[in-house]
Amino acid sequence: MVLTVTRLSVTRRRRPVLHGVSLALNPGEFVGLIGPNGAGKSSLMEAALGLIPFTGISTLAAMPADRRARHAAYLPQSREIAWPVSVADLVALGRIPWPGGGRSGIDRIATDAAIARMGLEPFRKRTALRLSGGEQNRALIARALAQDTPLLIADEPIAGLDPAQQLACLRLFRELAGEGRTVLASIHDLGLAARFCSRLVLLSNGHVLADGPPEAVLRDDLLRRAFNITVRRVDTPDGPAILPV
Ligand SMILES: Nc1ncnc2c1ncn2[C@@H]1O[C@H](COP(=O)(O)OP(=O)(O)OP(=O)(O)O)[C@@H](O)[C@H]1O
Repeated sequence: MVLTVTRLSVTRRRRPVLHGVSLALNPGEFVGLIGPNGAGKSSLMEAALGLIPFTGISTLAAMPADRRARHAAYLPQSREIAWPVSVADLVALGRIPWPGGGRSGIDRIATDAAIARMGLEPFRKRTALRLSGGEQNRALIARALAQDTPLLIADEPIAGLDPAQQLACLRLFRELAGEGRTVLASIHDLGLAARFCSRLVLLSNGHVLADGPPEAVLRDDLLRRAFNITVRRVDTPDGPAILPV
């Protein structure tokens, strides 16, 4: 298992927001975490990473910090870039957990590969703060790729990306899973989640309502219960389009 969380519970401001969630992620899975606003998706990811207090067990949070940083990369929901560093330096920060700390030959190769994979070569020298929001997002994904971890945890990675970039990002995550890595990403677009993820976990009010292949999770009754929506499905050659109505 790449990550196992067992009976994970989180309380925020004295309000329980996650209630005993258990989940095991395998190598090669692209798991989409879906659920309404406030369902607890970010809280689950943050607790699994050991970034916020929780009760229960997370195999990741239990690791010493240096091992954890070589096991899981994290793309947080707030895409803050704190300093005016170049894109190349920002991406190289992903190498800090590794022995060269960003300066070895291997670090440079990994950094260059991540920059190329995210199509950021034209921006290498540009101050990351002077990129558009979507470009900054891609630079932060590149930093996570440079970290070269078996697990990538991404909180709403396609938020704010244009349609082509959304597809590119999800294709990349599917490729990473194809290479044997594991990706856990929260996604609001149910159609894209259905098309690209190998498994979906539906969270509602801090509980796992469904966990399995997309077609088993995106059932009408479950979507009505979780989101209070009815959906219309259109099968396309690229997979289902799911339209909330
Ligand atoms: N820093 C915080 N302090 C207090 N309460 C918080 C904090 N962050 C989130 N919460 C609360 O915890 C609950 C779960 O929030 P969380 O961000 O995990 O949901 P989410 O499913 O990721 O939502 P979204 O889709 O809107 O990003 C919400 O009720 C939210 O108000």
